[in-house]
Amino acid sequence: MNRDWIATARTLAEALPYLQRFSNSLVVVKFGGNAMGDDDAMAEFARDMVLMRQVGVNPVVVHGGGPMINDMLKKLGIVSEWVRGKRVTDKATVEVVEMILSGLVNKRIVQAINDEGGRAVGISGKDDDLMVCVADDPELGFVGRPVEMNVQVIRDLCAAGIIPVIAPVATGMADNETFNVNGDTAAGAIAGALKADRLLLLTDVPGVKGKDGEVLTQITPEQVREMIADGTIAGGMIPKTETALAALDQGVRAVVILDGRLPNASLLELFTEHGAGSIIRSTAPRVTPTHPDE
Ligand SMILES: Nc1ncnc2c1ncn2[C@@H]1O[C@H](COP(=O)(O)OP(=O)(O)O)[C@@H](O)[C@H]1O
Ligand SMILES: CC(=O)N[C@@H](CCC(=O)OP(=O)(O)O)C(=O)O
Repeated sequence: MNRDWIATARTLAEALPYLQRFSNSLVVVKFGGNAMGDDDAMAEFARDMVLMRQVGVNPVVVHGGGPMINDMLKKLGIVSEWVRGKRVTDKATVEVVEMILSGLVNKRIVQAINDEGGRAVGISGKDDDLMVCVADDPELGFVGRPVEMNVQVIRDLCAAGIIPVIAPVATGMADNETFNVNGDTAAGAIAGALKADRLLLLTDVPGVKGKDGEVLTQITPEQVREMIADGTIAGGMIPKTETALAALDQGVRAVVILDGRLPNASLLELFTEHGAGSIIRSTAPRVTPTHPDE
């Protein structure tokens, strides 16, 4: 018999403890614009989500789309500035952000999941008032900081066997306000409100790198704070790791920062002994082990 098939069967058998561990769990997956890649990579991501759902995990997808927003702004001749990893967003920009995230990117992911035999429904933070925001910082314009989360709609979709796909665009406290929310911030707020078992942040680096450029497989919140303070964590990794810490504070069990360009990145993390990327969790002992090496 072809040895590959034997290996495939063994891989499935070895996944049993992980499948059992994550059965009925809720996993929020942040799919960053840089991790999205071409149609084949998108189809592969979609297959991973459908497989997770098939084995009893409830995946909740929160996506970004920064590069796609950049492309459209460029076509329209609108120039963006960035402050501490967030896009300064004026009225014209927030309209483009909503069109690209809630329209183009959201529906591309929904379509990809449906094409793989799953059931996906795309919403934004506006739907059912999922994510209500205030202005994050006057300097940033219409950039939102989530202050009120109404996650029942996500629970309802999951209970119906549907994979929610969420664009990080939100409503404000006043009528007709629209806010652009950083994708990582939105994913963290949603995972926190759901007290998710895992928050996976799929990006375009293999994980959080230490001083010598090595990928750190396990990090504590204390280490993250030290690495931000001494500049080892910089740029876009700052909002990402700060989001991770906030999500842990709200009761998310562990946050993993991993390379979304890696084939089957989410499956590798959840269902194999190897895991993937950098896992951030507190050092406090847990009652029930939830990670391969716990
Ligand atoms: N210590 C670090 N480890 C890994 N990446 C880091 C670190 N410090 C800064 N970075 C930068 O953070 C980037 C990831 O953030 P970002 O580009 O915002 O991701 P995304 O677009 O997927 O949300 C990496 O590409 C890398 O350049
Ligand atoms: C406030 C802010 O910066 N919003 C982001 C929203 C999209 C995003 O976060 O996309 P990635 O995950 O692909 O980076 C933006 O305008 O680009």
